[in-house]
Amino acid sequence: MEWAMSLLLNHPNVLEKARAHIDEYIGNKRLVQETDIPNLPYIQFIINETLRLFPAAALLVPHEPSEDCTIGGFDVARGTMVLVNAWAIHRDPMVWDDPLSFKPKRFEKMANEGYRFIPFGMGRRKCTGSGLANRVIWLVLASLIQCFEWKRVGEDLVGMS
Ligand code: HEM
Repeated sequence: MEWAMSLLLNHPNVLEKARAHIDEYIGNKRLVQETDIPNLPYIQFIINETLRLFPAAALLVPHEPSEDCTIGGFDVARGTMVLVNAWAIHRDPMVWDDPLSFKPKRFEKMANEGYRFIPFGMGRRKCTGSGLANRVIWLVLASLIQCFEWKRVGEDLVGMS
């Protein structure tokens, strides 16, 4: 969550757009709620873009093949520890346009993220809590945007290290 807020503070235009969407769709008579999620996709794009640049589990969790296999041309023996570097995949210029920039809008055109956006892993052992996690993050982030005015204290960007 703090990554998303920091990125928003460093990209006030994105924050402004998110606020405008909330103002337009919900206004200020009631709080954002779970049923608003499908109607405000831009908030989800911000969450995705944050998880792309700063995946919570940069190397996912260690896996091991139950049989000898070949991955990307490499022979991998059964039982070998395999780490998937989601951090590197999420920032790979071969699969992302302008990968280091924070551009939530890029998710607008992504119908199928394929294998390049994997903050929750993929396949049979994918995070079982991804739906819950996304909803909770969505509600917290949307509430923070709806209820408060946010800006940096000075000109300096919020550090992301
Ligand atoms: C932003 C929040 C979260 C992130 C980024 C995250 C990420 C991940 C990742 C990367 C894995 C490993 C996938 C793999 O094997 O490659 C995982 C597994 C798992 N996560 Fe999450 N997770 C989050 C929240 C949650 C929540 C809220 C729950 C439960 C309520 C949860 C439950 C699990 C479980 C049970 C597994 C193991 C699945 C399996 O091995 O079959 N996670 N998560």
